[in-house]
Amino acid sequence: MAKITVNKDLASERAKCEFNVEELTNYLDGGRENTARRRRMEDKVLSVKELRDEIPEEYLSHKEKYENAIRKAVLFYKVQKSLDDPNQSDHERIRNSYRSTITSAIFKDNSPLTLHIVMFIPAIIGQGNDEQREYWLKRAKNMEIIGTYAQTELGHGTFLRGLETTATYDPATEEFVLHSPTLTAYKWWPGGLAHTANYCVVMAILYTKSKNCGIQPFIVQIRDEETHMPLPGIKLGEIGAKLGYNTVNNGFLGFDNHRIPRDRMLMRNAQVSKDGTFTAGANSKLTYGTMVYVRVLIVNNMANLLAKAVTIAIRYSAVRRQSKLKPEDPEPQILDYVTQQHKLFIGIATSHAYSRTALWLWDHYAKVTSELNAGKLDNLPELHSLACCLKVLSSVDAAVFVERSRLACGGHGYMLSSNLPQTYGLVTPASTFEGENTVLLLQVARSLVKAWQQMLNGRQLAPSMAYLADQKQLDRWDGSVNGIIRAFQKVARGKLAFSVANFEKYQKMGLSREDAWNKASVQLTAAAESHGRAIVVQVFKTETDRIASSLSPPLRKALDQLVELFTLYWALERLGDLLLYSPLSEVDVRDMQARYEELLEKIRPNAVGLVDGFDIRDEILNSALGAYDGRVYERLMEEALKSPLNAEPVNSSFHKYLKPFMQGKL
Ligand SMILES: CC/C=C\C/C=C\C/C=C\C/C=C\CCCCC(=O)SCCNC(=O)CCNC(=O)[C@H](O)C(C)(C)COP(=O)(O)OP(=O)(O)OC[C@H]1O[C@@H](n2cnc3c(N)ncnc32)[C@H](O)[C@@H]1OP(=O)(O)O
Ligand SMILES: Cc1cc2nc3c(=O)[nH]c(=O)nc-3n(C[C@H](O)[C@H](O)[C@H](O)COP(=O)(O)OP(=O)(O)OC[C@H]3O[C@@H](n4cnc5c(N)ncnc54)[C@H](O)[C@@H]3O)c2cc1C
Repeated sequence: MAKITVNKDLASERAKCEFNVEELTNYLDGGRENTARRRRMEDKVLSVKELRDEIPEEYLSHKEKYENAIRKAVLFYKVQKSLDDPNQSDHERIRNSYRSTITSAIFKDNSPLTLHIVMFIPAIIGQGNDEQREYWLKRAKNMEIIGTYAQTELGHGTFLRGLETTATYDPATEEFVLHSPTLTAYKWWPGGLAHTANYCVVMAILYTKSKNCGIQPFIVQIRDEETHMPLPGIKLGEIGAKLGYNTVNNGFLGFDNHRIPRDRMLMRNAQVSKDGTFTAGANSKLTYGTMVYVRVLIVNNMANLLAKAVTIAIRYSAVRRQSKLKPEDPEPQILDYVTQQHKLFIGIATSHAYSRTALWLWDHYAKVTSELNAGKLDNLPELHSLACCLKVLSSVDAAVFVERSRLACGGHGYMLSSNLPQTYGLVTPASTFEGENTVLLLQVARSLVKAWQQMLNGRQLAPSMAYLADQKQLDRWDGSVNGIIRAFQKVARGKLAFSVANFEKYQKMGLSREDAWNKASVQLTAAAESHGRAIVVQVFKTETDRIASSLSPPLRKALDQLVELFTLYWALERLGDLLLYSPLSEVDVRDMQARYEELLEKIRPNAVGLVDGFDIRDEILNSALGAYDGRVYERLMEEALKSPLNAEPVNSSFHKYLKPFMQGKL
């Protein structure tokens, strides 16, 4: 095997690291065996050479990109399937795969089968009755059928009660008639819908006995299983090129009085009997369960994508030398600039914060789901609120810090060969899909305002909101991490109190409840955001303390530094709030700033070790700037030479256009 020559700056960074990198990787994976299992899976997938691209994806046409993605998706699925442990429950399988980023080695822009796995199958599990699950799950899990989740329409994504697709029950034939009455009723966006899926879960307004019975899920065949032609009454297509997700095959779908049998309505929650009688579910919002599930998964996805971006940027910053710190010294590594550390170390800490929070949320989700299955619905509102607020914060922060990682790489970060632009293309839509972020913050605000009323009525609050009932003043600023967490809670409480007061004031001034809500909504969403910040810092600190207690002192120290950095970063970012709602003085602010700068200095020698600890292989990073060996310039040149324009010394356009133009003949 050829010996890898590692860039000497990266090698000396690795020699400086104060903790054992493998121990960090094991900690992130949840144990040595999990690391070994993940690596075995990566080895196996990467050994299949047909899964690699011969020509970089960016040089393919839109159509070729899709065809290539489908070719790989099928193969990738088969390899993954062969590695499945049949003894694992779905919950364990998903939890154990939280650190797996192998999909990125195969698709720079995601897989056209994503929605089948992430939403179609979960929708059947969550919305189908036992009989429907038995039939459809078997087919879907065996890939006999491929599906997607078709909810959003051209005219409505957020406001689900405004969806226009109708499913009208016809008792004479015991069928539902699916119809798109207008252009804006066309389903628009579902991944895989255009040319991949032959089935989908369609969310439509149910009409039976001439009554609107709200949104219900229907499993609908859209293409012939043999010919893959769209079925009669079905109009299908692709929605076109996008900022990212270009291999996901997002599509549109219209129905022209398309009939499906009665048993195609997924009837776990609500039912329609043969004669058309509608029986509502225990809670109509259970129909939204698939979205809650994906919001929970997104938190983890954001942590992983951020880990990728910051690995690339930190390694590059250790290799890149630029400018002068001292006139007599050689050009320093750009990682020695404290501004560069400020830009990037928070990205490392944030990825840790969300991967811990994501696991915590997943366990909470699993607990509440099993309660729901047993008919206990009490904790559903809190789960919905938590999933909304953590999906929002993780997607916003990931987008900011991925883009910051890209900018921190200067011009080379703009190259697709850095893989940073594509990584941004994968994080930024998460602020929109699965519930647009402002809209979800308003949902969180709604639950907080309710909690506020409950508190005033002396009722017990859900655990994640219990701090709102803490009336005690924060008498003294002690600057500790726990003290700052308490201060964040005070901020959230204070902002909520202020927005509730304004909401009530606007109503007293004569505005309707809805108008008062709209007028107070900037403050309400700010309160919801602060609530989310308080939760993330607290979960990050508590979960790190809980899990890291058995780690070696050097690693424990490095993790504590990340928790402290994350806390101080957000305290400094939100100084205005802290000054308003906590006893913070100017001296305390100066002290925090100094501690933050000291922390950057302490983390500096461990920076490369920290990103090595994410253990993201070169094939997954897919980046000329971020490879383990740091051969940045060689790789940039190698990638440049792959440009099809470099295949010939003179391009034909010279003779066709440039030459005649320069010679005044055109
Ligand atoms: C191979 C794969 C690799 C990796 C994948 C890993 C991870 C995944 C990563 C990426 C994902 C990949 C692809 C993603 C593709 C994205 C797919 C989509 O976008 S699907 C479409 C998603 N659409 C939405 O999210 C729509 C957002 N809108 C809504 O949710 C709702 O309309 C609304 C805004 C909540 C309002 O609904 P509605 O108008 O019906 O509500 P009301 O005002 O009548 O009632 C509010 C009332 O209901 C409660 N509530 C609302 N939602 C829920 C819920 N889900 N659960 C429980 N309760 C809910 C709310 O709290 C109010 O309660 P009240 O205050 O009245 O007690
Ligand atoms: C990459 C990608 C993949 C997707 N995949 C799928 C899929 O597989 N299946 C699927 O069904 N859908 C999918 N979607 C659609 C996605 O779920 C919707 O785009 C999303 O729910 C937002 O809805 P919208 O586009 O209608 O935004 P809008 O609701 O029109 O939002 C536009 C603006 O209006 C504001 N706004 C809207 N309502 C309110 C309100 N009540 N209060 C205050 N402000 C408001 C928003 O904050 C935002 O600023 C996907 C989208 C993307 C980008």
